[in-house]
Amino acid sequence: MKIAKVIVDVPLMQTDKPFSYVIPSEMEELIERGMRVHVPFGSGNRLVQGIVIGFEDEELEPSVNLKEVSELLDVEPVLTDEQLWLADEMRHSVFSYKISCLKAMLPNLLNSNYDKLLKSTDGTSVKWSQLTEAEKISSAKAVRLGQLSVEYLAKSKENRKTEKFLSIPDIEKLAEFEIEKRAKKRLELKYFLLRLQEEKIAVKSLNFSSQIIKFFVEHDLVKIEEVEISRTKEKFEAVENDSAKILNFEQNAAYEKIIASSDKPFLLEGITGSGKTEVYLQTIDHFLKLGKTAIMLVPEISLTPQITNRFIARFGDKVAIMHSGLSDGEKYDEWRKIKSGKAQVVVGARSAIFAPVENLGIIIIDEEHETSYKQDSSPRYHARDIALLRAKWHGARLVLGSATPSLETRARAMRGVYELLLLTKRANEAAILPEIKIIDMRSEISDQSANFSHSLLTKIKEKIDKDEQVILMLNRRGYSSFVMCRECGFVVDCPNCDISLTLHMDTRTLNCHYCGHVEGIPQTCPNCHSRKIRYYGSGTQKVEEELREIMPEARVLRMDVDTTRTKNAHEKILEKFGNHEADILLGTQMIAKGLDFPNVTLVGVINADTGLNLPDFRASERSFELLMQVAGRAGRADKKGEVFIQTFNPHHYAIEMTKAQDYEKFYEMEMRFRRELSYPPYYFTVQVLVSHQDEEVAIQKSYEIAQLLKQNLTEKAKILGPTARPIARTHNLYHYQILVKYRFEEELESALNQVLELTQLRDNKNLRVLIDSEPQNFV
Ligand SMILES: Nc1ncnc2c1ncn2[C@@H]1O[C@H](COP(=O)(O)OP(=O)(O)OP(=O)(O)O)[C@@H](O)[C@H]1O
Ligand SMILES: [Zn+2]
Repeated sequence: MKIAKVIVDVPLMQTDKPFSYVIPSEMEELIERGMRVHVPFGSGNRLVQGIVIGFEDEELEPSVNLKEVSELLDVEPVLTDEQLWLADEMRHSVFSYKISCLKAMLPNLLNSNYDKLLKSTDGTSVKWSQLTEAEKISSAKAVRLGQLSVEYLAKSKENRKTEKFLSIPDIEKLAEFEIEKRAKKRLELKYFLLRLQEEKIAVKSLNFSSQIIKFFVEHDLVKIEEVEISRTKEKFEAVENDSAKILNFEQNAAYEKIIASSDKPFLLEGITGSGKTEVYLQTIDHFLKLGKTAIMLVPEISLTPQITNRFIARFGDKVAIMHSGLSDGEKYDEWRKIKSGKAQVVVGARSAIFAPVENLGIIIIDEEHETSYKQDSSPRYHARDIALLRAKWHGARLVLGSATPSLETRARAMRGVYELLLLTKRANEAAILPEIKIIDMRSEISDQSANFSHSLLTKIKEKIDKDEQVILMLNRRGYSSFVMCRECGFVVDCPNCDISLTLHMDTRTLNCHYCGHVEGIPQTCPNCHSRKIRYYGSGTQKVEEELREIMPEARVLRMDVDTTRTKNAHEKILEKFGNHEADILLGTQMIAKGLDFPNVTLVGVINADTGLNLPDFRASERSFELLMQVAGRAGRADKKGEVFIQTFNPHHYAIEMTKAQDYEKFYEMEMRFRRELSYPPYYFTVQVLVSHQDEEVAIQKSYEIAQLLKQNLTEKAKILGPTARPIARTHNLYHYQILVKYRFEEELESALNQVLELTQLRDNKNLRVLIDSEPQNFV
């Protein structure tokens, strides 16, 4: 009897293994590894979705009563052998269930059941759900033979983008059709249609009301057809083509090395504006010409439309774009484009590393130090680790690029695990690195403004007078504006979390950034009833207001979470700025990355300090990377750039090394600290986060877990904690954390699995335990 091994979509420790199901005989020829099925599960035989990962031929004892696969959901595998292998490999480091790993590789739409459209070569199509069982089987065979193609249909209309097209079935009939002279508009449409040569006309391009058009439809003069269109099409059409630049000496050396060998991953370390992107484009082009495919990862892509556009300009519709800003339907469109082989270059954020490309030639991770490459919910994978696995499977190149590589990556390059390629000069010959000035805010007592030093204001004015542009960054990490009573000092906190609520002026509400709680702004202090309740902090909104007051003539664009909530808002703001419709772009960290505006000659950092003192051993590294990144936005073309950094800690080494623009020196100093304190890259880290509604229980259980780890690990492992998280309570849960620092611990994986098993015990039902390997976020 043929048995299917199925991973069911029930993410629990007990179900984290393949279950056996008998394959009904009519399904035998059709079922394949990597297909989704519906199977009965548990005592109630509830139907759940599962993924077939393999088969077995078993002689079953008559006493064994296996259940049967109920339904096959796919006609072709949706997961490749490589992806099934990846899921197994990933599990060793991400401590997630296999089903969570597998689901991370599928577009959301496929995590539920959707209808399919079978298309034949003559253009006719039929819906899968309308076929009889026998027809399904014969159609599936036809798909196998290439006689039919499959398209997955989104269930609801919102998930597909369609457009109405008008066509004229019989032009003679239309010409002869009599329309009364009084119906002027109808006559107009008639002659308009007769004049047109096109076969299909987009209805929305017509300048006639739907009422008028309806008349023509009712008389069978025209036909209206709804056609699914690619959502990214318009975007592609808007981008102008662009051709390769002649690489400079350093770029060319890097290019040659990358295409020559796949022995080791490469670290392409190039200062801001050194032309890393041009090297990416040309190496990708090389592999495309060999008939291979490429994955290009960028951090949170929606924030960097400039980069995506450069890829579209170079590779046109060979590009598929995947990022979190897309709707489920759009993601699914791009997935299909890749799966069918229509797209050969995938440009995307973290999850694009799972893109179902075949024949992969090269993977590039731009700004490899960015924390957004680590997923902070289950499965907690790092895109870099997945990239290493995929590159191994395909024998593909892996290039990690950055101006300020993470310490982990740079240390690997120093040990020869990666090959280091350096770009030390700006690509644009006229451009030199900007000059950086540190402004000590302790000695700046500005009567004019709370946020701006006198020197920064003067400089902004000077630039605007010269018709040049300015980028201002407000570092909001670990920082927000809040409401406080001046009488008693009361701060409005979230009822569910140990954190003050953030003021949102656009909606006039107080919001919790952790759990989403929203409330109105109080008129009087909830504590002492005084009316002296005031807004504090300098969110971007406040800084913007301040700027408008001091410099009413300056045109300011603000870019932060509030102004970019709507779709394509980023693009629009950046486009306006690029067209010089504003003088100043004021924003949060999101303006630090990747922007390439030749007319920007001044970058101002309003508050360099907020990220420096966070309880996180990477606080200095993060601050340094961010400051170097944002500084790199100035003077990228022929005009000299200047950078003003306002700080209360002018002698902090992260600030001093930024001023010197010396990554090398920063790396050396930071490595020394990391060694002294036994942190990465000298040690690996795993964090166990224990949460419970009852603080007592959270404490007690975290001590139990720490004990369990101590028993299972060697003495060389360092176990820190349990300690309360810096924000000890969120979502009404108390959090305690344990950090394990280690170098080689053979028993670690099994010890951590034991920890996970603890949560499966009946009396631990409300206990939540998260395991995070190489955690990136400690606050
Ligand atoms: N070989 C070249 N010749 C002429 N111009 C080039 C060359 N390579 C890159 N450029 C131009 O130099 C500018 C900076 O290049 P690019 O954006 O690729 O640098 P980058 O290192 O990726 O930048 P960053 O990391 O700062 O975002 C761009 O305007 C680009 O078009
Ligand atoms: Zn909250």
